[in-house]
Amino acid sequence: MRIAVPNKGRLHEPTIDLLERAGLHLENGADRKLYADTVDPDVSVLFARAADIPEYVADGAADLGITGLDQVHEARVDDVEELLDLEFGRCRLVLAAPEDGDIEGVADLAGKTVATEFPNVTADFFADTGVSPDIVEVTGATELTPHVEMADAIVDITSTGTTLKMNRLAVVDEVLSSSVRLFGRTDVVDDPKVREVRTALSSVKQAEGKRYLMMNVPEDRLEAVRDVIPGMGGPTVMDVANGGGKVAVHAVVDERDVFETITEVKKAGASDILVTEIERLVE
Ligand SMILES: Nc1ncnc2c1ncn2[C@@H]1O[C@H](COP(=O)(O)OP(=O)(O)OP(=O)(O)O)[C@@H](O)[C@H]1O
Ligand SMILES: O=P(O)(O)OC[C@H]1O[C@H](OP(=O)(O)OP(=O)(O)O)[C@H](O)[C@@H]1O
Ligand SMILES: [Mg+2]
Repeated sequence: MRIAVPNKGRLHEPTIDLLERAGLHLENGADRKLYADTVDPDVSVLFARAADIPEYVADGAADLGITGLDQVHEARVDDVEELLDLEFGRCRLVLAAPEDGDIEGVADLAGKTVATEFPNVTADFFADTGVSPDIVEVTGATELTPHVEMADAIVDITSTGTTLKMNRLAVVDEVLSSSVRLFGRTDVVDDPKVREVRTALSSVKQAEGKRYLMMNVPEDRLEAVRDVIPGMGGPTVMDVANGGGKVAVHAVVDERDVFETITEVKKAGASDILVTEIERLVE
């Protein structure tokens, strides 16, 4: 089973990092190579440009792909299915025009020109509006085109908004909200290995923002402690060898609740409280 992942650009590192955290450690040095093996002899990795990954999956060069939803839409591939939102590479594809110009809505683009690296997504967007401007494909620096009279507006990626602002462009409309997805060819999505990979990646996402709390609690304070522990399916309670009337209580808690929970369980009688990170969480 082969997974296509971005070979460079901003999605490369977080994707490799996610695979590693999911236990799919890459072997035999990934640098400048097209393929890498993983610790799982049945799983290999193919490095490709973020924009080419959907096509690689659809064509069968890889079974699974990891890339932005914007790229999946742009590639217009059939027979691929989204398996997981990996929640990084968050950005928006927006229609933007010069701040001080007269384009204030989609209707103002009738008979005008729109420059973009995403001609298919842009065409699909306008098809739904009944307005059909000329679409000019560029391969970068899209934000420049309205200032050199190549285009009246652009469809481009924005996240912090800095690039648009720097180029005196304002958002006219949102075209697509994107983040990185795991997707697979429809004919392999039920394959046990594919499910295994999906579960491994999902377990990393599940663990993000969660902490593992361990503490000792006098048996007669157990109910009071139980009452103040929020989160997943209640705490696990274990006997402590020679515990002198104490039990060990373990619980998974949202990171943002940890501070308050520690205060509360201490008040309720807990001691020896440990907080650790969780690598993976398989539900
Ligand atoms: N500013 C951004 N913030 C968040 N995500 C982004 C941003 N720019 C791009 N992305 C996401 O990353 C994907 C790939 O973009 P990136 O710029 O890394 O690749 P590239 O343009 O192919 O590479 P390069 O810019 O190095 O040639 C995009 O399709 C989008 O999903
Ligand atoms: O809203 P912002 O945070 O400013 O991000 C938006 C910019 O990020 C991307 O460019 P990138 O840095 O990938 O450069 P590229 O054009 O070379 O791909 C995108 O094409 C925008 O230009
Ligand atoms: Mg880029």
